Amino acid sequence: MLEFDVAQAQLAQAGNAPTKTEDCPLHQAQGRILAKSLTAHLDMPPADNSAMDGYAIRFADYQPGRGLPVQQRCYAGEQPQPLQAGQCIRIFTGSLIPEGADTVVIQEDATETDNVLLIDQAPKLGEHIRRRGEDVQKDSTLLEAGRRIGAAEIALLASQGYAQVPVYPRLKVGILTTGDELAELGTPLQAAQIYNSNGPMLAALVTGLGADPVHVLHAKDTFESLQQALNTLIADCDLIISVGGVSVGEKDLVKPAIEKAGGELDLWRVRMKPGKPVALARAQGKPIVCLPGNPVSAFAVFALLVSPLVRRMQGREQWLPPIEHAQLDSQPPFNDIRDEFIRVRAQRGDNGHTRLGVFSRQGSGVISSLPWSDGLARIPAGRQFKEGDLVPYYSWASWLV
Ligand SMILES: Nc1nc2c(c(=O)[nH]1)N[C@H]1C(S)=C(S)[C@@H](COP(=O)(O)OP(=O)(O)OC[C@H]3O[C@@H](n4cnc5c(N)ncnc54)[C@H](O)[C@@H]3O)O[C@H]1N2
Ligand code: MOO
Repeated sequence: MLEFDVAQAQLAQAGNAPTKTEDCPLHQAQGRILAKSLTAHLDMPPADNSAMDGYAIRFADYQPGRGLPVQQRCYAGEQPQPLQAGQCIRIFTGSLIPEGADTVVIQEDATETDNVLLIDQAPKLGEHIRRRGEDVQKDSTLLEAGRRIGAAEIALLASQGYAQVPVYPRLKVGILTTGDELAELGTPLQAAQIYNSNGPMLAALVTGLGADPVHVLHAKDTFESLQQALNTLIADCDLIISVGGVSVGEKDLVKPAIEKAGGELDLWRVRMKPGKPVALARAQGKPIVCLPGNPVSAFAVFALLVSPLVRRMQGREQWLPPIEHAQLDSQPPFNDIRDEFIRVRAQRGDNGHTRLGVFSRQGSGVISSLPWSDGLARIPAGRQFKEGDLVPYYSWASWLV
């Protein structure tokens, strides 16, 4: 059997980072991967400005009880006059600091009567001023290549005036489900059928990573049906994910169909539960990963083994997300052969550690455990764990994005 971490590393190496880049309008860049490191065009803020609504003064002019005439009222977006000695300028949050002013008095600490300001609270030199370049300095690196763009990155790039950003093309993923027992959604269920849940599930997992599930095909358990679907996927996609039919059953035809399509297939038995049968093939230079058909196995294998490959092929810099350590809320099952990945729900413990509640039914067909869970706890093979022990925790929040 192949060790889990070895399988994960080998799969991540099965595809290459993209070489082509394209420009994308910033407002459509959510989920895309930045293809070049970007630098700041501007100091941010571009000029000293007020962090509060109040009055710009010269600190040296302050004396308790002394009135300062209001020289100008300057709104955000307007150009202030130079501040004259012994006066003040009414300003607002975002207003530029007038030349000669060095301190902002907030309006709650002062009283303005007949255009004269009386300061009620002694100010501190320099307070409530946002300095030019204190956020970002011109020519500094804003974001590194290989970073996934989200709302935070869009905010930073927009503040620098980037209307377009260089990104990698969206990774095209083809999904193939197999099995005669599967009914298409929207059709009535016949005897001995179940609905095809792996197809929509994998499409959603692919979308969640920011890749594009361009085809979600279903093949019957015949060689011809599988081959036809595979040909379409190999022609149109960068990465193909099939699910089901890789075990030892008599109708498990995925392997010969891939071989017929020109692919060489490595069938793995990974030391993990769920998810032992996994296969990796390559046809016309494109990786094909075959996942076990049990829905929870497919979900777990996608998250732990396939998502690093997807991130790498997307051009991301970080393809292995962080693994946390958290405490088990109860004694987990003992497993002496495979590392077991159990569905858990995370809660904050009293001692600063995250505590993991364990779902009561851990079978690899128990789909209801998936929406219940926040991630997977890893129980290494051959060791007995008890309540309170720390174990590696792979949270969906890190591993599905
Ligand atoms: N004799 C043995 N039998 C099995 C072994 C074994 O080692 N020896 N391994 C078991 C394990 S572990 C797994 S996991 C499964 C993997 O089998 P396959 O990848 O060949 O998957 P299938 O047999 O096609 O399906 C398994 C299960 O999942 C359901 N399924 C499949 N596709 C979908 C779908 N798109 N949507 C919903 N449900 C799906 C299918 O109906 C089966 O119930 O093999 C074990 N057997
Ligand atoms: O490997 Mo199977 O995935 O244990 O259910």
